[in-house]
Amino acid sequence: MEMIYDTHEARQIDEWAKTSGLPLEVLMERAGSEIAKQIKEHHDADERILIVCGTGNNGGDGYVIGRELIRDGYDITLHAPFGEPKTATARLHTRYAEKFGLVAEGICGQYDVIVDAVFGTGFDGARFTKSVTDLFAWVQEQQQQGARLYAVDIPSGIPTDQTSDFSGKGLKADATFCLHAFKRSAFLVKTAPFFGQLKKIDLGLPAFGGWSLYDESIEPLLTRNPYGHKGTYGTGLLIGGSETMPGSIQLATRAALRTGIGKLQVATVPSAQLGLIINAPEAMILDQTTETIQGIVTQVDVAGIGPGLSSEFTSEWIDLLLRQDIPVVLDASALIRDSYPERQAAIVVTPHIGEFARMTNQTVAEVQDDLFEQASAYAMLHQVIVVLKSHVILIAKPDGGGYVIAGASSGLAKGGSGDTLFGLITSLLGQRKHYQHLSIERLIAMGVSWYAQASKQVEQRMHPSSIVATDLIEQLGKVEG
Ligand SMILES: NC(=O)C1=CN([C@@H]2O[C@H](COP(=O)(O)OP(=O)(O)OC[C@H]3O[C@@H](n4cnc5c(N)ncnc54)[C@H](O)[C@@H]3O)[C@@H](O)[C@H]2O)[C@@H](O)CC1
Ligand SMILES: Nc1ncnc2c1ncn2[C@@H]1O[C@H](COP(=O)(O)OP(=O)(O)O)[C@@H](O)[C@H]1O
Ligand SMILES: [K+]
Repeated sequence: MEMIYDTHEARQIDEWAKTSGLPLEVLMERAGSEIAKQIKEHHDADERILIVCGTGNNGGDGYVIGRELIRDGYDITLHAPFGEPKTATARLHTRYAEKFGLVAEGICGQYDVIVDAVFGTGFDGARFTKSVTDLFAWVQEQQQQGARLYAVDIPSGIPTDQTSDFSGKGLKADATFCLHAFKRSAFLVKTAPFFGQLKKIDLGLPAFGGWSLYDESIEPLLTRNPYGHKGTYGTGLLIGGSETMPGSIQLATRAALRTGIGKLQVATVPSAQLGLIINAPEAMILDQTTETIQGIVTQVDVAGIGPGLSSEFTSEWIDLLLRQDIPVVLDASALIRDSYPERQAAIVVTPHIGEFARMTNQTVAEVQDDLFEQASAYAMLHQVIVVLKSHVILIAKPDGGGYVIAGASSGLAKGGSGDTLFGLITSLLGQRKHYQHLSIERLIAMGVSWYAQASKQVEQRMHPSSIVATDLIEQLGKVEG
């Protein structure tokens, strides 16, 4: 799993390496030479390569890249528009690079490749001087003429942690070589487009920090016990649907069934019941009344409530579910609590960013600007698991860390996908006995991965505009680990 850092964590790992005996010069050497190796794999020695270096350690990385390329006979121009690096580590590499003939020069003509080593995680967005703006404009002109742009660690001008003060100005890379860990802004909606392709550069440091990009195989989810019976895979209860919104509970039900639950009880209104009889005959149908829910809730392994629900009793039913010792998933109309009881079994909330903004009294933009911190803060404060749905999905753990699932199809950005994910997550949590080797958060992360992979596979035969939740549900069973 690949880590995702904020500025503080990036500094902490540098500090850790230093106090553990590995100086920053060594990390810089490794960063620069690994990036040079990757550039050599894609570009020939006769291409004109420009490396633009800033005055911090990001600039120092640039000197190492240039030195490695010059050593292999590449045609390198190194430009240092703000003067020589000022940090001791970067200066050491500047001096060493000079021995190979690499010195700062002026820029002239058109370049094939530009390496952006101007600013990294130390960029100060408040200091947007004319010289920075002019430099960015010049690089953009070069890109329009066909230059490829590679960013070192983070594209210059892009904030690392959150985007509330982001001016919108920054270099837009074709690819970014992320040092040791990805940075948060690579997954935020305003800044993600500046990164281009993300390439992780291994600096030989240990994994550390709270957030990671979830990219594990989903194989453990696709195992089935050949000697199992329906009891092995748990019983789930879904509560949702109303006369005006009968569709969402059907999607949730079908997704839950396609995700392996042994038995499924669905409490819904008469008009939705009719649809379920036709589209999900495997589910058991209950009336959506307090008495029925009271009667069944002690017999199930998981309960999920919310999609399409419109009832004056919603809050009462949530209380009823939360009093049981089973995981409870709250979605859509059931995202109405501002506090949760202390309990052993997990509470999972699955808001999209709009719902989350409402839950936290903020605007959608405020949530998007600081997605990681927002999700973490809620999970820690309320001791719940937050599945925050946006162009990426964050799973925030009550301990402050979490997982990010990226790369799902934009075809998911439609009504119905969230209902599908709700059904899938509830179904998996109902099968805890079967999946007891996985922590609950990993189980959810793997489930979200399953959903994202299915969406990507549907995209291979269908344009995202045409993908509907039903296609996704049908695809679930065709995904391979
Ligand atoms: N463990 C890691 O992650 C490693 C990180 N390294 C590099 O170190 C970088 C961080 O280095 P630094 O903290 O030195 O920071 P940077 O190199 O990102 O930038 C700081 C420098 O830029 C100047 N600056 C900042 N904002 C400016 C603005 N708006 N206008 C003009 N000048 C501005 C500052 O005065 C300072 O000199 C990372 O991004 C990465 O490239 C590597 O060298 C090796 C290992
Ligand atoms: N641009 C996008 N790329 C990939 N996935 C997206 C994008 N926009 C939204 N999604 C996903 O689509 C789903 C929408 O969920 P939600 O808004 O709850 O839908 P519903 O209307 O079914 O409740 C979420 O899983 C979200 O992560
Ligand atoms: K950079």
